[in-house]
Amino acid sequence: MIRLFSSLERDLGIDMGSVNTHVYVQGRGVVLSEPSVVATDTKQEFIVAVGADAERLLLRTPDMLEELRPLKDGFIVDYRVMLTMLRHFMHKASRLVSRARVIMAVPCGITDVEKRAMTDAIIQAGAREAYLIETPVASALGCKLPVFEAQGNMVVDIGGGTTDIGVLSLGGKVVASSARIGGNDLNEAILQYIKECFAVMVAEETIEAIKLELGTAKMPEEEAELTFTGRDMSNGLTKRIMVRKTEVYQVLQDPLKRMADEVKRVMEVTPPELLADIMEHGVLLTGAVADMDGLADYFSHELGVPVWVPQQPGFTVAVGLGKASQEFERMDRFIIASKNRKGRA
Ligand SMILES: Nc1ncnc2c1ncn2[C@@H]1O[C@H](COP(=O)(O)OP(=O)(O)OP(=O)(O)O)[C@@H](O)[C@H]1O
Repeated sequence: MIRLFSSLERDLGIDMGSVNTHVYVQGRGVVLSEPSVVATDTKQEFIVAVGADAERLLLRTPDMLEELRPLKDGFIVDYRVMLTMLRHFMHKASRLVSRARVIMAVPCGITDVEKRAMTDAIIQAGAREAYLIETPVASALGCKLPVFEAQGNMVVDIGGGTTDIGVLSLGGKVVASSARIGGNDLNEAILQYIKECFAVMVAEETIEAIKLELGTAKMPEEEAELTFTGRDMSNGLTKRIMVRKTEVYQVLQDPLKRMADEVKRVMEVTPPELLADIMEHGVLLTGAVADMDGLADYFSHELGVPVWVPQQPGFTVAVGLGKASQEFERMDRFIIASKNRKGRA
């Protein structure tokens, strides 16, 4: 039997972050969520695996492979590897790539060169048309904020490498900013603390586990702890260490404060009438980091406005890209770059 594809399934929304990539297919939802990682041979000549497969291989045979992350802090650091990863994800998510209209979310304020590289990559990966919108726009659409109305909407998206902040109204961006701080900086703060306090080296996965298990933005009411193994920096032997939730809470205060300061800076330059709307309706907090215990209350306290986090905040951007393709006719002012196979649109 011949399967007829819905014309809807042509539209792809791609949220390609420095840590994770999500692909939304119109009519099917988020069909792919994988780490933004590529495994190569040790000479970096051949790509061995991409995404979840690469992560699995890198965990099992780390000495035989090289781990490459083609995006850093939301920006392309290796075009060739990024293109291979993008092509892989697009073709895994859809059988209609050659007819696809792709909408991709990018950090606020990327340069013209970066926009050009990203739209070129989407077309080179096989799509028919490529459009870029900024991450906070996709987040807002994903949570059905009234961005086309005369109301101020504020969105903060905290990913692995970037915090993207946007104030949106009347189908356009009023203020936006992208700061190179995110979940990776929380890991870095924990790593430094463990090195300084216990003089041990620990694996990245251990740091991530400490953050996910003990990470909190509010003073813990009950103590919790995690025991793990590290390598003693003085003699190279393995050493058991225990870290407490209250310690992790203290360590995370500095990077969290830096994130909140970035949001404050944007609020300071937001027109007062839009700020009044934001005070009334609150700030939307998305990105996977928004799942951290107590983060909404922390930001609310620091900023003096209500802050809310949707269900599964790490998927909001991808869902919003799906909304963007449904609302395509109204997206004019939100589209910051586009290209089709004949050239730039
Ligand atoms: N419950 C949680 N608490 C704290 N951090 C979390 C939690 N869940 C995921 N994270 C962190 O979220 C980050 C990944 O977020 P996300 O997938 O939104 O980033 P990304 O879109 O790939 O990055 P970017 O947008 O900066 O390029 C990682 O640093 C991860 O450790």
